Amino acid sequence: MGKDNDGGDAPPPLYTTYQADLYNRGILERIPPPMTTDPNRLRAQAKRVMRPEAFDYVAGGAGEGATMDANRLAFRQWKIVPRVMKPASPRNLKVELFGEQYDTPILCAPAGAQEVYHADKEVGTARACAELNVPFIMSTASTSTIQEVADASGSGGPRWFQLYWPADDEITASLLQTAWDAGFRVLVVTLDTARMAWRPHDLDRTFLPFALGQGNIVGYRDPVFRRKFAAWSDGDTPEESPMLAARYWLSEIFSGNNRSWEELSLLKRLWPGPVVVKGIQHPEDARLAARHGADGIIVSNHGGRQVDGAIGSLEMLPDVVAAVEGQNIPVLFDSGVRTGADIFKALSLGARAVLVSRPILYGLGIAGRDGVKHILASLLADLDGTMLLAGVQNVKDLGTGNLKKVAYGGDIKANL
Ligand SMILES: Cc1cc2nc3c(=O)[nH]c(=O)nc-3n(C[C@H](O)[C@H](O)[C@H](O)COP(=O)(O)O)c2cc1C
Ligand SMILES: O=C(O)C(=O)c1ccccc1
Repeated sequence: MGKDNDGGDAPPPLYTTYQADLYNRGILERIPPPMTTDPNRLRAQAKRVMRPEAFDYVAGGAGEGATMDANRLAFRQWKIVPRVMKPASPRNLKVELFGEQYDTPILCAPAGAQEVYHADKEVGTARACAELNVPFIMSTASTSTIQEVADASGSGGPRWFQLYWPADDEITASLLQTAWDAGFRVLVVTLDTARMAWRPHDLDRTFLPFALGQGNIVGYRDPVFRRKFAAWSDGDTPEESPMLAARYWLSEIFSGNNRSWEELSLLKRLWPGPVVVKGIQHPEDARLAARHGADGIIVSNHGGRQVDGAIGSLEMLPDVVAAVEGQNIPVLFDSGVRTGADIFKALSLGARAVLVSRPILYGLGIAGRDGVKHILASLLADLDGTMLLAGVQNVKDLGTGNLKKVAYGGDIKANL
């Protein structure tokens, strides 16, 4: 669906009719929306239906949650200045990334351990993404295998692979080979998670998915990991010694700050496609990434799950965009995206596209694959309508001319 929304015989993309569909179903058939359409209610709805530790894992941030608040406040400080009497139909949401055309400017952020949130897990999320032609970024810490996700995405679903960079180069090479062979085309390497931050919500429950064996399967299926684990453990398989294997795998992927910018060249050598760095906030790091061959940058503070007390991610977006200007390095954005207006603002401040994360995970937790589809369609419908009402026809025309920064943030819906 949605391969070609310029006309012809292709059905219109789901998001262009979603608002009317919801009204029609409600009025004519008395069918309410599958779940809430209200960003302010989504989290509460997820809390009601998800297992408490699963909900807390998704909803929680580092420390006192100050960075999560900052992420939302950063959005509230920018206001959209609508225009009227400007032709803005039909909207064009298409973006180009690394020579590929994508129907819309959103991607599904990498998120590990999705089986914890719903039995549909990554394969369900990947299917929903494929239905809307939204790229699915598969986490190294997934609870579905690389091949299962590839099969779920099918031939049409664009898929990217997120790397938690193993300390061992042979394991790294093997994982990347498997992902490339399975049709993943863009590599996202996450640099802000040398280890998990101080996360009180999980510590208080002593909840860590890996320790329960969830989020390790990508490693456990890897032939080089299996060989090395067998050598280290006197011949065990991960299935025979799950606790030991989890410890070994975790020490590989969360091995502290043991990489340098020079080593980015290793990933460039191992990966035939574009390499994108995730977790950039400081403009100097953006310049270093560019100098060392990064093909793209994701401005992110990991949704406030890593450095507590950090600046709101959106605050740094313009500085990062300026730092790599003119170098043909697309800047993507995440951390705090909850509404169509948020997407509008991030794109206006220079992001080529945005990653959506917690709303998708709440959708997954509430209604599995259908919930993810609902979230994606809702966000895109909201963006489409915001553009219409603000007088912007093409996402390429979004710029600071549509925005104004104000001194007040308004009510912060903390932890939204
Ligand atoms: C439950 C959960 C799991 C996550 N797992 C990963 C992961 O495996 N790899 C990664 O790069 N980022 C991971 N992230 C971070 C997201 O990709 C994204 O940067 C962040 O959630 C954005 O913040 P927001 O959800 O508040 O918008 C995770 C986030 C959450 C909430
Ligand atoms: O919790 C996270 O933020 C995260 O990055 C992660 C990593 C591995 C498994 C699950 C989540």
